[in-house]
Amino acid sequence: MLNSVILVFANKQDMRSYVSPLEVCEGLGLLDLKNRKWHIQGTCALQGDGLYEGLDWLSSTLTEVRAAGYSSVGPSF
Ligand SMILES: Nc1nc2c(ncn2[C@@H]2O[C@H](COP(=O)(O)OP(=O)(O)OP(=O)(O)O)[C@@H](O)[C@H]2O)c(=O)[nH]1
Repeated sequence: MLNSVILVFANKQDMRSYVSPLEVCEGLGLLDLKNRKWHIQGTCALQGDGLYEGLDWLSSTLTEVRAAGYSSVGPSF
């Protein structure tokens, strides 16, 4: 787990009463994570908005972290 990266999808961004990505970050305590890469992606699961963006981050970040010998850390918005 220490070498893992974290991708969070904050869905329902199309809804009027949605919880923003920042609020999800705060609720999950992501801002306190200092030792790993993470990213939160707003999405609309019904339309698929944001899904590819999140997966693109995951793909490029895994490539980057592997190339760096699992030593890259820090958040990504
Ligand atoms: N408008 C909208 N509806 C969504 C979205 N994601 C899920 N839903 C709807 O929310 C309902 C619950 O779906 P789930 O797949 O259980 O989604 P969830 O976010 O885990 O559910 P919650 O427990 O309601 O937070 C279903 O009717 C889905 O169609 C979204 O991004 N936008």
